[in-house]
Order: sequence, then C-alpha cells, then structure tokens
Amino acid sequence: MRTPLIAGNWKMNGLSADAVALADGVVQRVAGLDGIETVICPPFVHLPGVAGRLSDGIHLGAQNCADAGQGARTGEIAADMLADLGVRYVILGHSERRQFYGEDDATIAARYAQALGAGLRPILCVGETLEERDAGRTQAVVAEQINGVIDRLGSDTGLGHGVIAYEPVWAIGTGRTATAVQAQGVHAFIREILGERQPGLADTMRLLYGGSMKPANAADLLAQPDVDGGLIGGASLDAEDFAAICAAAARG
Ligand SMILES: O=C[C@H](O)COP(=O)(O)O
Repeated sequence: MRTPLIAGNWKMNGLSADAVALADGVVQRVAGLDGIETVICPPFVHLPGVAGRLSDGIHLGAQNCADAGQGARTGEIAADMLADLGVRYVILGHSERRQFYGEDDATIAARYAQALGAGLRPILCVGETLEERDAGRTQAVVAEQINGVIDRLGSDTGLGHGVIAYEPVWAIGTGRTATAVQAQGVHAFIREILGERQPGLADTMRLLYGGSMKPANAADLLAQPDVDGGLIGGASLDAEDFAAICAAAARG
C-alpha cells in the first residue's frame, strides 16, 4: 500500500510574508485530511519561515541540493543544511534545472547521493519534451534519465527511499495535461524499469505525476493504479486549489 503524496513546488515565487501566508492557508485546509502525505517546497530563503508553520503530515521540501558536501561551492546549499532546517524531501532533476542550468544525469545523481546521505527523500523528476514525445522517444528518454541516476549511485544504495515524479515537459505550466491514460502508461513503464533495476522498490516506490495538475483533473489522474500522487507547480500557489488536489488524493 503506497500512501499518496502531494508535493507543492512553489518554484521561484513569493516574498517572505507571502510564503508564510500561503503555508498557513495550506495547513488550515489540509491538516484534517487522513491517509495522505503533503509536502510544500518553498524557495530556499523561505524554508525557515515556513518550517515553523507546518503541522503533522505536512512536510517541508526543498527544490534542489548541492552535488557535494559543505565547502567551496558558492551559491549552493548542502543537503545536511536542509536536513538541519527540518527539510524532509528534496526535488532533484526538475526539467527547469536541466533546461536553464544545464544539470545532467551525472550532477543529478551526485545530488541524489548527497540527499540520501543527509537522510532526505529525493523526488527525482523525469520526463520528455514535446519533440521527444512526437518522435516516439518518451520511454527511451525516461529510461535513460532513471538509469543514468541508478548507474551512478551504484547498487548498494540505489534509489533508496526516494520518489520519482514523471513530468512531461510539454505539460509543465502550459495548461496542457497528459491524459490519465498517457500518465498511467509512463508510470507503468517506470515500474517496469524499477522491476528490472531495483526489484525491491518496484511495488513500494511512489510515482508522482506533474504537469498542469489542477483540482479539475486531479481525481482522474490520481485514480490511475500507478499514479501515487502529484508534483504540483502553479496550483500549489493557491491554498484552496492545492488543498482540493490533496482532498482528491485522500478520497482516491
Ligand atoms: O514541479 C512542478 C511541475 O513543474 C508542474 O508545474 P505545473 O503544475 O505548473 O504545470
């Protein structure tokens, strides 16, 4: 039995007062929901402010962590610094990091290893561009992204207690969502990869869908057998919308 997980990725939005108000709005609406886990991932600078507002079952997440331990890495944040603030989850390999900051499988794997080492739960993002989907390369791209991390982590640790988020790049912030059937197809494929590479995790690892998930389409997506939750961008900036998605996950 996989507990549904709904994670809100606030991306680079909000000043400190906005972050606290949004966290309060989420806690107020989500705290009573049973049977789901909720994570909110504010920008780094808002982590301490938001940490003090959360209640049981609502965890703190970060949007990245460094690919090395503390030291000479200007502008980076080490995984143990995040753990020290009460962060439990960390998003890694988001397509915006891959696209705008050139993060590749090697750096993502190094970040993943750092996160596991600090006791954080990585949320590894994978997904194809529209061009890749149109060229029939969705499975190849997703497999390459997952295997690229597993190969570098080595068999001792593997993906550990992480989570995978399937986020088709063409659905992120575009209002264009993968259909429930498309999402389920890729999630089932990811489970096949896990079955081959990390058999112990194939049934237990949670697979999130991300890409224009909203209250209107959440129930349909979350009803799919291999969709165990969502990684929510735009809709996580509205406490009511985010709570409605959490409620759909709790009902499903
Ligand atoms: O991390 C979240 C994803 O990028 C999805 O963003 P979105 O819900 O705004 O499409």
